[in-house]
Amino acid sequence: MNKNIVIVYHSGFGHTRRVAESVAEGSGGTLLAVDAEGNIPEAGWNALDDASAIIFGSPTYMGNMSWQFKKFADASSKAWAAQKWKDKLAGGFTNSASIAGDKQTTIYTMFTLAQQHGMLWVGMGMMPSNVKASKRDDINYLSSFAGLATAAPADAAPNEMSEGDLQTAFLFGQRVRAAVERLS
Ligand SMILES: Cc1cc2nc3c(=O)[nH]c(=O)nc-3n(C[C@H](O)[C@H](O)[C@H](O)COP(=O)(O)O)c2cc1C
Repeated sequence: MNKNIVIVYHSGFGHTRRVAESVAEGSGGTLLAVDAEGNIPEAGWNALDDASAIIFGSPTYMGNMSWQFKKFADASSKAWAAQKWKDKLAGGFTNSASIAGDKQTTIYTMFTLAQQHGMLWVGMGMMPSNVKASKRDDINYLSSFAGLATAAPADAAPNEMSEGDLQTAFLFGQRVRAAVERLS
């Protein structure tokens, strides 16, 4: 069985790209960027069709995935028609400025996309960091379960993102890798 993992993501300003890089590091997966026009190269579609797991990544803009990522999602209907992604593993992540910021809507939109394709969803499987002693750089400080959620303050550059969030992204990537290994 092919054990390739592809992380397909859009990032307008580089923050979600940084998260995607950590997910790729943890999973040993390949990054595939959705460009500013919402497109991926033809070879990217082949890589997705060949993957055993696809991890979706998008910033949260106005309470949902970016239009570029949605354009990619709609274009994946071609793969859906041929059931090319059925039974692949799937997971998702989003970054936004606010701690909440309606990120969950983005994650659930990715979950729905995965279910339309008949994919098997891998959630976080991590305990929350939600006690008085919790610190911003704890693992899973944003305490998301359905998918990876990270936050970068609106005035922070990509290189100022929380190390804890990036480590959480790394661990999420490792979790998807472990799931691929278990199924193969
Ligand atoms: C058009 C637009 C809409 C946004 N909407 C939200 C939002 O709904 N919730 C939120 O927390 N942040 C929102 N933000 C902030 C971005 O999510 C944040 O800057 C994020 O880090 C951008 O990721 P990127 O650098 O990968 O594009 C928005 C930013 C833009 C440009």
